[in-house]
Amino acid sequence: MSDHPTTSSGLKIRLGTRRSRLAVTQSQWVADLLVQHGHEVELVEVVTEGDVSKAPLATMGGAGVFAAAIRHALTEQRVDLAVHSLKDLPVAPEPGLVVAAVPRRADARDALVARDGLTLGELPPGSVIGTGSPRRAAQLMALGLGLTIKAVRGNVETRLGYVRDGELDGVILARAGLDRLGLTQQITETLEPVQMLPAPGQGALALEVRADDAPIRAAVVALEDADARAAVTAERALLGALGAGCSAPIGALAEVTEDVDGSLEISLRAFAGTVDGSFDLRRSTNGPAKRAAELGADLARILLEDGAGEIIDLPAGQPPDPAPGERPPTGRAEAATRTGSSPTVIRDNSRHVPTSAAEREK
Ligand SMILES: NCc1[nH]cc(CCC(=O)O)c1CC(=O)O
Repeated sequence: MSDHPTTSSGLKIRLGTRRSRLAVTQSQWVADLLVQHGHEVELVEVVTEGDVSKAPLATMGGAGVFAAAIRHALTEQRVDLAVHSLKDLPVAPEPGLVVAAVPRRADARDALVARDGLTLGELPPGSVIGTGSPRRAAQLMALGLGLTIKAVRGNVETRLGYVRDGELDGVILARAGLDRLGLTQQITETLEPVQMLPAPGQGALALEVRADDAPIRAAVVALEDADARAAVTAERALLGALGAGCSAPIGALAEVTEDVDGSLEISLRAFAGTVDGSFDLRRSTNGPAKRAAELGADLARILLEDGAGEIIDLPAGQPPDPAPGERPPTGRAEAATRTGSSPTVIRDNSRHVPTSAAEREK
């Protein structure tokens, strides 16, 4: 079966997955790789609150609800390996668990699926675009195309159905998800990062295991991709240093290139903005891949210095006024604190930021 000779005997690995078609497809991709490495893999479906409930994710504690149930199954030893979409995984590490591998990353970009094959620029003003993501809403609105955003939830197939049935003119989805589901041909435009920066970690998977499970760890580490790990480390360090969660209107993309001397370089771009598009900020930095985490933190500091703190909504479920020590030690940390719905004045340009945090879904 395997064309890799194995010196040790293969393991029997129970892989925990959500039951959506995308989750199962991703998990199967990982399972196939492990089988190629001589292991035996059993997929175990874990039902999460986020899969069952139609309530807004914010009321359930954010997109982290998807990860929580699978992490629980891992901790309780019902499964040995969890496959997560990295962008849905909370930045805070889970005690006792470790991301043993980040495999080769798929296309990190977002994609538009619109009626009649239209691109963003071809959609007439007033067109209604479905997304539950504040990050996508913020960047779409910042383009100034006169689009209207409608909050949508549900799995990839459900969202595509709204366009097919004429309820929406288009939806924005992760290209990686569409590719994995074999739906690439439905894409009417792949959005370039200059228009739309993806979510930190988008297109990448996290393979999480129990930290003390040495054999499984050793098996899973074989799937590690150094470029993907460096990129998501930078992107997630940025998110962490901003004190933002995965439902914040923050986009980030790290690209890894090889320097002339063979060393790996990271170029990191980030976006922060309001969901209504009235304020948006883009900044970038670059440096050696070895310093991925510092680069992310550096770029977060630059964004905060330039006013991002004033426009970042706090992650759902967090108290509106964290103790000073809970925020990154940046000059504008206090100014970043906001409550859910009171208008805030942006420090530098005195523009009012409507803060109706309309959409908080993933
Ligand atoms: N928010 C849900 C989610 N989590 C991961 C993906 C796609 C695959 C990926 O980004 O790795 C999606 C769907 C989407 O955003 O369109």
